[in-house]
Amino acid sequence: MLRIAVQSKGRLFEDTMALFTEADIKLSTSKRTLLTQSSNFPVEVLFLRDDDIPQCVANGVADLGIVGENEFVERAEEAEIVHRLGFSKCRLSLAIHKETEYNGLEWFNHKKIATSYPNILKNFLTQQHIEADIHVITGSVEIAPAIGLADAIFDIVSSGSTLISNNLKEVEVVMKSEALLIGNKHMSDEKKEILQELLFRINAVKTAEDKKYVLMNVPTDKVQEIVAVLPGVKSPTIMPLATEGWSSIHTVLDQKCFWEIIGKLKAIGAQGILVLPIEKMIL
Ligand SMILES: Nc1ncnc2c1ncn2[C@@H]1O[C@H](COP(=O)(O)OP(=O)(O)OP(=O)(O)O)[C@@H](O)[C@H]1O
Ligand SMILES: O=P(O)(O)OC[C@H]1O[C@H](OP(=O)(O)OP(=O)(O)O)[C@H](O)[C@@H]1O
Ligand SMILES: [Mg+2]
Repeated sequence: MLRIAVQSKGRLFEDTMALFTEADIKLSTSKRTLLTQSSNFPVEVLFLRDDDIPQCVANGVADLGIVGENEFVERAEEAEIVHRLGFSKCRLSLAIHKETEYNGLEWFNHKKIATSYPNILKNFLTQQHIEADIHVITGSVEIAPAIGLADAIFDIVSSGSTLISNNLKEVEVVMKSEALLIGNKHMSDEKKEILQELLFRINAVKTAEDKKYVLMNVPTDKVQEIVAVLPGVKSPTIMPLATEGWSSIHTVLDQKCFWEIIGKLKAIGAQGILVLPIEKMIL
């Protein structure tokens, strides 16, 4: 049985649980239990504060953990990155009052910076040869300059709206972050085998995420022209329709080039185009 440490509440919780559901790993989270076993896959989930996840994985209390890269780098615990999960994307940035003139990193010399990520900030400032005073606070970092606690902040930014509502502007992006699946470095072979099965499922879900299954009817004499614009996984499926002179084409399209290709298909003469979500995809 693999034990996975997951944030008990907060931003990572929802996306992590959605990932388990999509991978068909059933978990009961109805009661506020701290440890819950899956009924159909050999894993159990340990619910923790995200700050404690890297350490739990490093010391083997959990075999795996799902945590933000920012938290993982900050804690510098001995665990390894098994997979980048691509959700909870954000960045760690330096920000100052919106009306303050900024002319480069030098500005931070001898300033006071409030943050919940002192280690990442300390390393960055040392690398850049900046000497600043780091003031650690665990939350509501963006309010620090307004209440006179610091001259600047170093915190998580995503849309930037928290900065704006606190009259701050982002001046340096120090690191990008996303959710990571991290693992203990000394997992047994049996556990590694379960991990492979888990990764197989995660990959099937992730591969399908930005793909669509597309069906359309086309005049049979246009099939070759249509096939030429389709970048499917392999070659598309082509079947005759009951109506003479018409065929049905089935293929998989990338979300990214979807609208562009649909436009071309319509121009060539495709009709009745159906677009369906794909739940899982095994290449
Ligand atoms: N606005 C955001 N957009 C995208 N990802 C975010 C955002 N804020 C945080 N994250 C990511 O989600 C992780 C968890 O964030 P969350 O706010 O739930 O935790 P937290 O602030 O550490 O919780 P707590 O306040 O209980 O300590 C962060 O470490 C970061 O990786
Ligand atoms: O750039 P934005 O989209 O505004 O996101 C950034 C904010 O999101 C996070 O806070 P969260 O909303 O999780 O609240 P918290 O401070 O209670 O953790 C983070 O600590 C920032 O304050
Ligand atoms: Mg937060």
